[in-house]
Amino acid sequence: MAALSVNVNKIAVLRNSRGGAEPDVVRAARACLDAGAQGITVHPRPDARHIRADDVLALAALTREYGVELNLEGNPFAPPRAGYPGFAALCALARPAQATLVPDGDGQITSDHGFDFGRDSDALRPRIAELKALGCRVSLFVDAGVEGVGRAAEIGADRIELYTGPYAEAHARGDASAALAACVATARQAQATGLGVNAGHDLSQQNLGDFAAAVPNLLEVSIGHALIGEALYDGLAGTVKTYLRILSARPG
Ligand SMILES: CC(=O)[C@@H](O)[C@H](O)COP(=O)(O)O
Ligand SMILES: NCC(=O)COP(=O)(O)O
Repeated sequence: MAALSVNVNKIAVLRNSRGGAEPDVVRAARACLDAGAQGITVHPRPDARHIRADDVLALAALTREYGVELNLEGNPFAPPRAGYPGFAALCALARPAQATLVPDGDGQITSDHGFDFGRDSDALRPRIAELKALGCRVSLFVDAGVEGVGRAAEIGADRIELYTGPYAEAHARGDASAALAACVATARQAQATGLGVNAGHDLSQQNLGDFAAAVPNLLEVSIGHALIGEALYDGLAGTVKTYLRILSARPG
């Protein structure tokens, strides 16, 4: 069975919208781990729009307490700025079990593509070595169908993470077979060179089962956006009832 690493970025989106401490990212992560999730993922953005450096350190302590993995995602080429020390510096402070490198630009609303090995390999090699020297397993975010995925192994990576956004979109349209076949083919090519295979982006209760059934030896899925949204639906009715109980116990 693939491990589930819950991405808690969206808890921080909600917290930051009011500027206070609630909802509490660490409490939410603890609830995920208490429910059996095998890891926690965060993708702190240099603009600190959700997860901040202090959250990363708190989640590193939590995952150590539970004996599970922290998967830290980020662009190794993004320069440091106020509140964001840079990806390698953050890894040096937090020592995540896994560092997932993602080639996101600052302006992106979310991750939407993987590395291009023809263009990025030489620049990635020393960044990967630096992270491995810190004790991190290194995974590279890739598009299904990427040319030369075996280059990831040659430059020192341990795993790839398949970008599943296009698969999720195709699944929602009801025609996922080509997108799924591309994921399977890239997973097999990666595995043939000794790489492990993770996956993530827009995976959900609707599309995860088909994906996990088709992709061989899938090691980990990281899921955030859909899971946190679904948790709202699953939890809203009970929460409204709790408020009504409070009000009915104190009739005005
Ligand atoms: C790499 C990846 O697919 C996820 O980390 C995704 O980018 C989540 O980031 P946001 O929560 O900022 O959209
Ligand atoms: N690596 C993917 C991830 O962490 C979560 O992506 P999403 O489920 O928020 O789209």
